[in-house]
Amino acid sequence: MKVHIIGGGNLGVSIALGIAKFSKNNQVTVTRRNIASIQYLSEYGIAVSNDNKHNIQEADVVILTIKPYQVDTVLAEILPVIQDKTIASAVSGLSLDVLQTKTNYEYPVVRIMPNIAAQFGESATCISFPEKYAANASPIVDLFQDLGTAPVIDEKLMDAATVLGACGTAYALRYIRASMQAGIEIGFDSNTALAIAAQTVKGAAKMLLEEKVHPEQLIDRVTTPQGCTIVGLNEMEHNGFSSSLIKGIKTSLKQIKG
Ligand SMILES: NC(=O)C1=CN([C@@H]2O[C@H](COP(=O)(O)OP(=O)(O)OC[C@H]3O[C@@H](n4cnc5c(N)ncnc54)[C@H](OP(=O)(O)O)[C@@H]3O)[C@@H](O)[C@H]2O)C=CC1
Ligand SMILES: O=C(O)[C@@H]1CCC=N1
Repeated sequence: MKVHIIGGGNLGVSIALGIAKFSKNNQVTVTRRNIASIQYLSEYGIAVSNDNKHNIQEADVVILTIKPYQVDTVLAEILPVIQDKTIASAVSGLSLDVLQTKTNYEYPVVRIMPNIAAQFGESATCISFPEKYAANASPIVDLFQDLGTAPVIDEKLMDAATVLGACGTAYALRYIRASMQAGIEIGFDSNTALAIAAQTVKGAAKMLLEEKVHPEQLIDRVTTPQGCTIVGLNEMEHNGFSSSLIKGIKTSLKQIKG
C-alpha cells in the first residue's frame, strides 16, 4: 500500500517511522511546509516533500495528521487531485460526519486515533468508519495492527479513545516521571531511577496484556500483608491518586468535546 501522510509533525513522523520499520510492503510519503527537520526520514526510505500533492496521485490512502484548524486549507488543496482515494484522519475532535461534509461525501473516510508509540510498533490505534467504507478501511486496520493494536470502535467513542489512547501516553509518562523523582529522593541517580521506573511500568503492562486479568489481581500478588506496598498505595489513594487520574481524563475529554 502507498501511504501519503500530510502533516509531518509529532504524530505524522511517528506513523511514518512505524510503517517504515514494522509494516512490510508499504511505501510512505510525508509532507509538511517546513521540511528541514524531517529530511532525515529519507534514511528510512520515507519520501519527504513540502508539496502536499507530490506523489499523492500514486497513494492508496491519504493520512491527515494536521491540527484541526489546518484541515480546510489542506482539503481545499488536495481534494481536486485525489479522486476516490481513502482519507484517514487522525485529527482530534473531527467527526466522520464533519469530515464527510467537508469532502462532499465523495471520498471514503476513516477516522484513526493512533499514539506516538506507533514509531515503536506499540500504538493503541482506535479506528472507526462508516459501514459502507468497510472495504476501504480494512487495509488501514491491517496497517495499524502492524504498528501495535488497532481495535475498531464505535465512532461515538472516538473522542474518548483520543483521551485514553493518545493523551494517555502523556499521562503514563507523567507517572514515570513522578516515580523517577521519588526514586531520586530515596537514593538513586536520575538515570538509574528512570530506567527502573520505565522498565517497571513496561513489565506491569506486559503482565496485564499477556495474562488478561484485572490490575487488582496482579496488585494482590505484590502487596504483602502489613508490607511496604500496601501502605504506600493507600497513602497515594488518600492523596487522590486514582481520583486525580480519573478527573484529569474527564477534563481532557471535555476539552475535545468543546
Ligand atoms: N501528538 C500526538 O500524540 C497525537 C496527535 N493527534 C492529532 O494529530 C494532529 C497533529 O498533531 P501533532 O502531530 O501533535 O501536531 P504537530 O504540530 O506536531 O504536527 C502538525 C504538522 O502539520 C504540518 N502542517 C501544518 N499545516 C500544513 C499544511 N498546510 N500542509 C502540510 N502540513 C502542514 C506542520 O508542519 P509545517 O508547519 O512545517 O507545515 C506540523 O508538522 C492533531 O490533530 C492532533 O490532535 C492525535 C493523536 C496523538
Ligand atoms: O493534546 C492533544 O490535543 C492531542 C490529541 C491527542 C494527543 N495530543
